[in-house]
Amino acid sequence: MNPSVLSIENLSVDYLVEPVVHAVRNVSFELRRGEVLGLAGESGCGKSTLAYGIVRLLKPPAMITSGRAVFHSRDGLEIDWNELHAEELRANRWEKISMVFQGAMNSLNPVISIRDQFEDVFATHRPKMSRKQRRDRCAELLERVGVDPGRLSSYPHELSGGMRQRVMIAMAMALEPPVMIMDEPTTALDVVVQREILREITRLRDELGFAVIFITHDLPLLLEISDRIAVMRGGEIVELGDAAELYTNPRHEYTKQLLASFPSLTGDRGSFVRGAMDDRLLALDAVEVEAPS
Ligand SMILES: Nc1ncnc2c1ncn2[C@@H]1O[C@H](COP(=O)(O)OP(=O)(O)OP(=O)(O)O)[C@@H](O)[C@H]1O
Repeated sequence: MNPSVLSIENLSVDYLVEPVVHAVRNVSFELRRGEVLGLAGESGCGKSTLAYGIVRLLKPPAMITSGRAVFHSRDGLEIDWNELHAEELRANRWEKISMVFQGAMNSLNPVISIRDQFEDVFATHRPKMSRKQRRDRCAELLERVGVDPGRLSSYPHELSGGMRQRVMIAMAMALEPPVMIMDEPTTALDVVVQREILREITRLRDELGFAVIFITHDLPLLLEISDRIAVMRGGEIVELGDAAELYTNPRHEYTKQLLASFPSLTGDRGSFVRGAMDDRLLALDAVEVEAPS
């Protein structure tokens, strides 16, 4: 079992509205180095609030009322994310934990070319890189996610939704952080692009060994790509376990209900468990037909 790269300890988040919404309630789990941890649960159960809470990107009226997220570096250093000042947070984001959220258009600056947005990240975090090194790295990153490096001079609005989302994923990988948090990163994309991106994420995970928290309401998809799955309901994690185990032997009543709510999962049990890459992608092809939008 790989050591933990991120510990979430008793994290609670409230929305201070009337009446108060307890969106995340006392959530604890360990993210292991190099694993894909899927976070499943129906709309409104608190997945996004948890993701934003972990990286401290919540805005009022949201407030963290308890708990913390601790990052463990390879050399044994512990970084308590909640203790970081704004400047330290900026320095550690992208470098240690990067994020890809739904709707990349909101995350990219519309008036800056793609190249300059990448260069900003490198200028801030890798100031010793030469201009040529930065340029080469930008091109390499775009190629990795299947975007023509010729697109570097484009502005976000000149790219299709799928390309923008790929650019965001490339940017999230730019500094090769040990942890990536992806909240519905492919939901807005058509299924062909979605599959290509998932293939890429899985390949890079295998190649670079980063850990991913992958959030979606699409349970069949999560079963394909995750090592372990956490099932969330009403702000709590009600079950967390090995993806194959959770599929074949769900323990919590809600997990059973969730599995039963996906017609594509009720057929031949066992066909969706995580297996060889090709098997997974073949199964994903099958999921495309039936997965709810
Ligand atoms: N700004 C806000 N003010 C008040 N309540 C909010 C706010 N944002 C979210 N909530 C509430 O917090 C709870 C968790 O919402 P959250 O968006 O985290 O769920 P989710 O599982 O990510 O849902 P989805 O899959 O639809 O994105 C929900 O009850 C939601 O209504």
